Amino acid sequence: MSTSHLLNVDGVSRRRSGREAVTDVSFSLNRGEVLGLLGVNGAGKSTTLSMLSGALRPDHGRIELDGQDFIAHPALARQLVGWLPESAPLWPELSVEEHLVAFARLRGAARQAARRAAQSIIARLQLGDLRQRLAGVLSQGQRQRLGLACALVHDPALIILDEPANALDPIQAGELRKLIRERAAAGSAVILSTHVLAEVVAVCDRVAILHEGRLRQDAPLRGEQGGTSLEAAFFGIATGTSA
Ligand SMILES: Nc1ncnc2c1ncn2[C@@H]1O[C@H](COP(=O)(O)OP(=O)(O)OP(=O)(O)O)[C@@H](O)[C@H]1O
Repeated sequence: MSTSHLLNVDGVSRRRSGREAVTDVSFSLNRGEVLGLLGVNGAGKSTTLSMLSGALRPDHGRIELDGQDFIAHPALARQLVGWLPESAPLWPELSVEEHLVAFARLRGAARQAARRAAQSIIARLQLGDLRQRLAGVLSQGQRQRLGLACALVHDPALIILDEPANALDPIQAGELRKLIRERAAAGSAVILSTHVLAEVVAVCDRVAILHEGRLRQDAPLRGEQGGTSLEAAFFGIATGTSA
C-alpha cells in the first residue's frame, strides 16, 4: 500500500447486528483534500466514519494513517484525527470553554497549550459570547458549533465531519464551508458526510458514494457540471438504475 497519502483505507469491512454494514471499502485521501461521503440512510457512512475515527474496529481490512497502521495503534486517533459524530458527545454541566480545554488536554496538550488552543478555536468559531455558557443550555445549533470546535481544537491532520451542518442556520452553514476550505488549505484532509448534495458541490474536491455498505463511486468533482452529474450518479446508485 502507498504511504504517500495521509489516509489509506484498504478492504475494510464491519458487521453490525449480524449484518454487513460496510463491505470491502477502499479509498485514499491526501492532505489538503476534501472528500464528500454520500449515501442513503443506512448506507454505512457513520459506520465507516466511526472506524476512521478509531471508535469502531473493522472486522477486516487495513487503515493506514500518516504511514502508520491505525488499527494496531488506535491511540494515533487522539492526535491525528478530529471527529464530529452525528450527535456531539457533550457534558451538560461543563461550559463551552471547559469543554475545549478538556478536549485539548485529552488530545495530549499541556495545561497552558490547551488554554491557548481553546482561546484560538473560540475566536475562530465566534464562540466568545458563549464561552461561559453550560453545554446543557445551548441551542441545538450552538451545540453543533461546540462539537465542531471540540473536533478541531487540536488542529488534527484528518478531520471527520458527520453531517456537520445539522441545525446550523444559513450564516453558520456558510461559515462552516469557509472553515472546511481553510483547514484544507492549511494541509488537513477532510471527510464530510452529508445528505445535502449542494453542500458537497460547494466544498468538496471529490465525492464517494456508499450504497448497501459498498463504495459505488469515488470521483473528482468539477464545478457546476460536477453538481449535475453528481445528482444523476447519486440517484442512479440509490435507485439501482445506474449503469
Ligand atoms: N450501533 C449500531 N448497532 C447495530 N447496528 C447498527 C448500529 N449503527 C448502525 N447500524 C446498522 O449498520 C448499517 C449502517 O448504518 P450507518 O449508521 O453506518 O448508516 P448511515 O449511512 O450513516 O445512515 P444515516 O444516513 O441514516 O445516518 C445499518 O443497517 C444500521 O442499521
